[in-house]
Amino acid sequence: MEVVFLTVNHLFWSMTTVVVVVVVVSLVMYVYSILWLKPEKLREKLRIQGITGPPPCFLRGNVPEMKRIQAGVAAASPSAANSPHDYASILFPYLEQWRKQYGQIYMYSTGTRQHLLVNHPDLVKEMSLSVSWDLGKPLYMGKTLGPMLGNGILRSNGNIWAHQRRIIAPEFFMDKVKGMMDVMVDSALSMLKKWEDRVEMEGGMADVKVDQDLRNFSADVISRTCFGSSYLKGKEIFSKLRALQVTLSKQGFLFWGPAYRNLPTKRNREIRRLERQIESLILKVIKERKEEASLLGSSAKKDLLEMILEGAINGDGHHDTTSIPCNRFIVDNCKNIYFAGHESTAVAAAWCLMLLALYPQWQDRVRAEVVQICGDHRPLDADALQKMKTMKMVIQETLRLYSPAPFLAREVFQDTKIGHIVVPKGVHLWTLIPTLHRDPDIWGEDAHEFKPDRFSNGISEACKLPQAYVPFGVGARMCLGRNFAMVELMVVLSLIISNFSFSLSPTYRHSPSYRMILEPEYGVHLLIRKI
Ligand code: HEM
Repeated sequence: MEVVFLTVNHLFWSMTTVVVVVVVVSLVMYVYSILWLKPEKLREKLRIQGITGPPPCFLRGNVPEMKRIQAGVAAASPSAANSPHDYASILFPYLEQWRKQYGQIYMYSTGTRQHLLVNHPDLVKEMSLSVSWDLGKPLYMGKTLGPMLGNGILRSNGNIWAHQRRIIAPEFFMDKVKGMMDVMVDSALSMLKKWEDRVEMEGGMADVKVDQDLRNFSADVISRTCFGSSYLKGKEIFSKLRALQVTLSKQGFLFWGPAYRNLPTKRNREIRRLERQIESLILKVIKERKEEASLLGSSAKKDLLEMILEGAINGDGHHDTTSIPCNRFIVDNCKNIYFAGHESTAVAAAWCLMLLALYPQWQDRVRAEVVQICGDHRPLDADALQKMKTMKMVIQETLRLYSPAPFLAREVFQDTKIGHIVVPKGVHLWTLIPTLHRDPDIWGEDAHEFKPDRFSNGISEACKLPQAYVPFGVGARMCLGRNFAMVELMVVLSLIISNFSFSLSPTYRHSPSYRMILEPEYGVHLLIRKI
């Protein structure tokens, strides 16, 4: 009897041990497959097409090397860059180093994620012109940037994105934008009044940090033109969005993000708090709008907010609106437009002013042009803007050297052919715009210099391959606010330049920094005088 019991007992433990071993081995195999075999399979598919890149290590891919290269640059002097305008080799030095080593197309890895850097202009064009939904915005970034952008137009994909684009894009067609010019002029004049007062108070010349004023101006323009509101009314939304943008940028979102997004760390709690506050502020705007609409009936405002509200409720037959709760759809898209519609334009205006201060001969040329076109109290209207060729060249050159959005990013959802490369599902595609915009083979030996003249005969004459100029992206996901942004920039710059002369303040520190967009880390400080 005792022998039988011992045998059964032994059998039980043997079987348990086998089961435990099988479970542990399967788990290890599964983890190994996710962490190494799967990305390695993607790499192999690229390798056999002749694509190379830095060798990744287990678990963290090329992240340790990226951090090592970045630390090396941080320790070196800023003059290590090719020119004052060459920020890519300081902000993303690993991408630049690998480009020199492996060419214009190479792969690298950030742990389980496999990336392909595509900086060949023809391939960039093919990638961006693809209308297939097999290419979309990277999903993992959607998660990290979720508190800021949710599933709004900037980050969504497929049917939902198409529905959002159909609703939002027509609001920024040129005809509509022309009708918004009066608001732009009015908002700019309020900012100018503030500067005039300061110049007067400070004895004829003021040291002004222009960034926040430009942000307030562009926030006012987007609020009034798209949301029937004003900067002052939406002030809290903008300041909280800005706080969220800075906090998310600190923790990283581009190639690696926080490992513990859902843990209640101090920063995560702050992010959640800001997200909730922004949501309730936007819902308040919407509630007020609905109340206003019920009072006014058919004479209610027909602006972008109204289109988003209708789009959330009605759908359009292409998109199942029941799949995203109505308020989510509205809040996410409002957040996207508030952010996209004011940050990049304000930053572009700040870079323009910095460059015009640095190159006074261009400041004089633009001023002479504006005075000639708008002198004798002629109106600043669409016709006047059309004639401002020098101003347009300066803006184009600024967007070449300081593109507020330095990356184009896509994720491949199904194996896709781009040019001669079959890119396997799961790979993330990246284009580093500053590199493309400074390639001497495309732009000439003076590619690093500020020379607006290169655009005197248009983009196609400015460079060998016009598809290499992509400050607003290209293809189906091209910036839908580009007309709006160009008009807004021309309006605000022409009013500034015809009222003030300015130079760089000694307090200005040139330090481009990446916080979801490329911005001057310490702001742009100008010494401003009234003309
Ligand atoms: C100088 C100012 C601006 C620059 C440099 C800029 C640049 C860009 C870039 C590079 C993209 C991504 C394109 C791609 O992935 O291929 C984009 C997308 C977008 N931009 Fe802009 N933008 C500017 C101003 C604006 C303004 C004023 C608005 C107005 C609301 C706006 C709304 C959007 C939207 C909604 C998208 C997403 C389009 C989509 O995915 O379908 N942008 N922008």
